[in-house]
Amino acid sequence: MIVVGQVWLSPMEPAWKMVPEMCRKALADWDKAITGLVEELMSILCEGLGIKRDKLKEWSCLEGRLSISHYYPQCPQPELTVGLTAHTDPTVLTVLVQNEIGGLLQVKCGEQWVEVEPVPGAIVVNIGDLLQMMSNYIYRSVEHRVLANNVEGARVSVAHLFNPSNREKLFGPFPELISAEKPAVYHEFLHEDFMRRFLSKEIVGKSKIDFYRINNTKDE
Ligand SMILES: O=C(O)CCC(=O)C(=O)O
Ligand SMILES: [Fe+2]
Repeated sequence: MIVVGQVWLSPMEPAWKMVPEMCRKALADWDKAITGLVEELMSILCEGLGIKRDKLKEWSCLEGRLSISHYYPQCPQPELTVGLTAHTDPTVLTVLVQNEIGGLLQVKCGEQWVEVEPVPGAIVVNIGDLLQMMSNYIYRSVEHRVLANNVEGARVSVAHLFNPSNREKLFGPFPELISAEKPAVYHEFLHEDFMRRFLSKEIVGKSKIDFYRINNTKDE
Protein backbone atom coordinates (compact mmCIF):
# COMPACT_ATOMS: atom_id res chain seq x y z
CA MET A 1 0.00 0.00 0.00
CA ILE A 2 1.28 3.48 -0.74
CA VAL A 3 0.46 6.49 1.34
CA VAL A 4 -0.19 9.75 -0.49
CA GLY A 5 -0.50 13.30 0.81
CA GLN A 6 -1.44 16.13 -1.50
CA VAL A 7 -1.97 19.87 -1.21
CA TRP A 8 -2.78 22.58 -3.75
CA LEU A 9 -0.30 25.44 -3.52
CA SER A 10 -1.82 27.70 -6.16
CA PRO A 11 -4.03 29.33 -7.42
CA MET A 12 -5.94 28.94 -4.12
CA GLU A 13 -4.37 29.75 -0.76
CA PRO A 14 -2.64 26.53 0.41
CA ALA A 15 -4.55 24.52 3.04
CA TRP A 16 -1.59 24.67 5.42
CA LYS A 17 -3.51 22.94 8.20
CA MET A 18 -3.38 19.76 6.08
CA VAL A 19 0.44 19.90 6.08
CA PRO A 20 2.43 18.85 9.17
CA GLU A 21 3.69 22.01 10.83
CA MET A 22 7.36 21.03 10.54
CA CYS A 23 7.00 20.69 6.73
CA ARG A 24 5.19 23.96 5.98
CA LYS A 25 8.15 26.30 5.56
CA ALA A 26 10.15 23.71 3.63
CA LEU A 27 7.22 23.13 1.26
CA ALA A 28 6.64 26.88 0.77
CA ASP A 29 10.37 27.40 0.07
CA TRP A 30 10.45 24.42 -2.29
CA ASP A 31 7.38 25.69 -4.14
CA LYS A 32 9.06 29.06 -4.69
CA ALA A 33 12.35 27.56 -5.84
CA ILE A 34 10.84 24.95 -8.12
CA THR A 35 8.41 27.42 -9.69
CA GLY A 36 11.38 29.65 -10.60
CA LEU A 37 13.16 26.71 -12.16
CA VAL A 38 10.08 25.54 -14.06
CA GLU A 39 9.48 29.07 -15.36
CA GLU A 40 12.92 28.90 -16.98
CA LEU A 41 12.31 25.35 -18.19
CA MET A 42 8.98 26.34 -19.76
CA SER A 43 10.71 29.24 -21.53
CA ILE A 44 13.30 26.87 -22.97
CA LEU A 45 10.56 24.46 -24.08
CA CYS A 46 8.76 27.36 -25.81
CA GLU A 47 11.99 28.35 -27.52
CA GLY A 48 12.30 24.76 -28.70
CA LEU A 49 8.87 25.11 -30.32
CA GLY A 50 9.83 28.42 -31.93
CA ILE A 51 7.15 30.37 -30.06
CA LYS A 52 7.58 33.24 -27.62
CA ARG A 53 9.33 32.34 -24.41
CA ASP A 54 6.58 33.28 -21.99
CA LYS A 55 3.71 31.58 -23.87
CA LEU A 56 3.19 28.76 -21.33
CA LYS A 57 3.38 31.28 -18.49
CA GLU A 58 0.88 33.51 -20.31
CA TRP A 59 -1.47 30.52 -20.59
CA SER A 60 -1.34 30.28 -16.75
CA CYS A 61 0.68 27.04 -16.73
CA LEU A 62 2.75 28.07 -13.70
CA GLU A 63 -0.30 28.87 -11.61
CA GLY A 64 -2.11 25.58 -10.96
CA ARG A 65 0.37 23.90 -8.63
CA LEU A 66 -0.26 20.69 -6.71
CA SER A 67 2.24 18.95 -4.47
CA ILE A 68 1.84 15.17 -4.07
CA SER A 69 4.01 13.20 -1.66
CA HIS A 70 4.21 9.40 -1.88
CA TYR A 71 5.43 6.91 0.70
CA TYR A 72 6.04 3.37 -0.57
CA PRO A 73 6.80 1.07 2.37
CA GLN A 74 8.49 -2.29 1.82
CA CYS A 75 5.97 -4.76 0.41
CA PRO A 76 6.08 -8.41 1.59
CA GLN A 77 4.81 -9.75 -1.79
CA PRO A 78 5.83 -7.21 -4.45
CA GLU A 79 5.20 -9.67 -7.31
CA LEU A 80 1.47 -9.58 -6.53
CA THR A 81 0.98 -5.84 -6.85
CA VAL A 82 2.33 -2.54 -8.16
CA GLY A 83 3.30 0.72 -6.45
CA LEU A 84 1.66 2.99 -9.00
CA THR A 85 0.13 1.71 -12.25
CA ALA A 86 1.43 2.88 -15.63
CA HIS A 87 0.16 6.34 -16.54
CA THR A 88 1.02 9.65 -18.13
CA ASP A 89 0.55 12.80 -16.04
CA PRO A 90 -2.44 15.02 -16.90
CA THR A 91 -0.21 18.07 -16.44
CA VAL A 92 1.86 20.52 -18.42
CA LEU A 93 4.99 19.47 -16.54
CA THR A 94 5.65 17.38 -13.43
CA VAL A 95 8.81 17.79 -11.39
CA LEU A 96 9.73 15.01 -9.00
CA VAL A 97 12.35 14.36 -6.35
CA GLN A 98 12.91 10.92 -4.89
CA ASN A 99 14.95 9.49 -2.03
CA GLU A 100 17.77 6.98 -2.43
CA ILE A 101 15.60 3.83 -2.74
CA GLY A 102 16.09 3.00 -6.42
CA GLY A 103 14.89 0.35 -8.84
CA LEU A 104 11.21 1.21 -8.57
CA LEU A 105 10.43 4.22 -10.80
CA GLN A 106 10.41 3.27 -14.49
CA VAL A 107 9.66 5.10 -17.75
CA LYS A 108 8.54 3.52 -21.02
CA CYS A 109 11.06 3.83 -23.85
CA GLY A 110 9.61 2.23 -26.97
CA GLU A 111 8.38 -1.17 -25.75
CA GLN A 112 10.75 -1.30 -22.78
CA TRP A 113 10.48 -0.17 -19.19
CA VAL A 114 13.64 1.62 -18.12
CA GLU A 115 14.64 2.38 -14.55
CA VAL A 116 15.02 6.00 -13.39
CA GLU A 117 17.87 5.66 -10.90
CA PRO A 118 17.86 8.21 -8.08
CA VAL A 119 20.78 10.62 -8.44
CA PRO A 120 21.48 12.75 -5.35
CA GLY A 121 20.44 16.35 -6.02
CA ALA A 122 18.79 15.53 -9.36
CA ILE A 123 15.15 16.12 -10.22
CA VAL A 124 13.00 14.18 -12.67
CA VAL A 125 10.92 16.23 -15.12
CA ASN A 126 7.99 14.60 -16.93
CA ILE A 127 6.25 16.13 -19.93
CA GLY A 128 2.53 15.84 -19.28
CA ASP A 129 -0.48 15.27 -21.54
CA LEU A 130 -1.40 18.96 -21.67
CA LEU A 131 2.00 19.92 -23.07
CA GLN A 132 1.72 17.10 -25.60
CA MET A 133 -1.54 18.64 -26.82
CA MET A 134 -0.44 22.29 -26.59
CA SER A 135 2.75 21.52 -28.53
CA ASN A 136 0.58 19.90 -31.22
CA TYR A 137 2.18 16.51 -30.57
CA ILE A 138 5.77 17.79 -30.87
CA TYR A 139 6.57 17.07 -27.23
CA ARG A 140 5.27 13.71 -25.99
CA SER A 141 4.09 12.87 -22.50
CA VAL A 142 6.02 10.10 -20.82
CA GLU A 143 4.44 6.88 -19.60
CA HIS A 144 5.77 5.84 -16.20
CA ARG A 145 5.02 3.52 -13.30
CA VAL A 146 6.33 2.59 -9.87
CA LEU A 147 6.97 -1.04 -8.95
CA ALA A 148 6.05 -2.36 -5.53
CA ASN A 149 8.89 -1.87 -3.09
CA ASN A 150 10.86 -5.12 -2.64
CA VAL A 151 13.76 -3.68 -0.66
CA GLU A 152 14.25 -2.71 2.95
CA GLY A 153 13.37 0.91 3.71
CA ALA A 154 10.64 3.14 2.35
CA ARG A 155 10.75 4.95 -0.96
CA VAL A 156 9.64 8.58 -0.69
CA SER A 157 8.93 10.88 -3.61
CA VAL A 158 7.54 14.40 -3.85
CA ALA A 159 5.96 15.48 -7.13
CA HIS A 160 5.11 19.06 -8.08
CA LEU A 161 2.41 19.14 -10.75
CA PHE A 162 2.13 22.21 -12.98
CA ASN A 163 -1.33 22.79 -14.46
CA PRO A 164 -3.12 25.77 -15.99
CA SER A 165 -5.21 27.82 -13.55
CA ASN A 166 -7.41 29.49 -16.15
CA ARG A 167 -10.83 27.79 -16.13
CA GLU A 168 -12.54 29.73 -18.89
CA LYS A 169 -9.84 29.50 -21.52
CA LEU A 170 -9.95 26.97 -24.32
CA PHE A 171 -6.77 24.89 -24.41
CA GLY A 172 -5.41 23.04 -27.40
CA PRO A 173 -2.49 23.21 -29.81
CA PHE A 174 -0.85 26.67 -29.89
CA PRO A 175 -2.16 28.46 -33.02
CA GLU A 176 1.46 29.26 -34.04
CA LEU A 177 2.09 25.53 -34.41
CA ILE A 178 -0.83 24.87 -36.75
CA SER A 179 -0.36 25.16 -40.49
CA ALA A 180 -1.45 23.50 -43.73
CA GLU A 181 1.57 21.19 -43.47
CA LYS A 182 1.02 20.49 -39.79
CA PRO A 183 -2.72 20.63 -39.05
CA ALA A 184 -4.01 20.59 -35.46
CA VAL A 185 -3.71 17.11 -33.97
CA TYR A 186 -6.12 17.92 -31.11
CA HIS A 187 -9.42 19.73 -30.67
CA GLU A 188 -9.71 22.58 -28.20
CA PHE A 189 -11.05 21.80 -24.74
CA LEU A 190 -11.67 23.34 -21.35
CA HIS A 191 -9.17 22.27 -18.70
CA GLU A 192 -12.10 21.46 -16.41
CA ASP A 193 -13.55 19.04 -18.97
CA PHE A 194 -10.15 17.40 -19.43
CA MET A 195 -9.72 16.92 -15.67
CA ARG A 196 -13.22 15.50 -15.32
CA ARG A 197 -12.39 12.89 -17.94
CA PHE A 198 -9.06 12.16 -16.29
CA LEU A 199 -10.59 11.68 -12.86
CA SER A 200 -13.52 9.58 -14.12
CA LYS A 201 -11.08 6.63 -14.48
CA GLU A 202 -13.27 5.21 -17.24
CA ILE A 203 -10.35 5.21 -19.59
CA VAL A 204 -6.78 4.23 -18.84
CA GLY A 205 -3.38 4.92 -20.32
CA LYS A 206 -2.95 7.28 -23.24
CA SER A 207 -6.51 6.91 -24.49
CA LYS A 208 -7.83 9.70 -22.28
CA ILE A 209 -6.20 12.30 -24.51
CA ASP A 210 -7.10 10.44 -27.67
CA PHE A 211 -10.62 11.66 -26.95
CA TYR A 212 -9.48 15.11 -28.13
CA ARG A 213 -7.57 13.82 -31.11
CA ILE A 214 -8.75 14.92 -34.54
CA ASN A 215 -9.68 11.79 -36.48
CA ASN A 216 -7.85 12.45 -39.70
CA THR A 217 -4.42 12.95 -38.09
CA LYS A 218 -2.20 9.92 -38.31
CA ASP A 219 0.33 8.67 -35.77
CA GLU A 220 4.07 8.97 -36.45
O1 LIG B 1 6.46 8.27 -6.97
C1 LIG B 1 6.86 8.48 -8.10
O2 LIG B 1 8.05 8.44 -8.41
C2 LIG B 1 5.90 8.77 -9.22
C3 LIG B 1 4.70 9.57 -8.82
C4 LIG B 1 3.84 9.86 -10.00
O3 LIG B 1 4.02 9.34 -11.06
C5 LIG B 1 2.74 10.83 -9.89
O4 LIG B 1 2.48 11.38 -8.81
O5 LIG B 1 2.10 11.09 -10.93
FE1 LIG C 1 2.99 10.36 -12.60
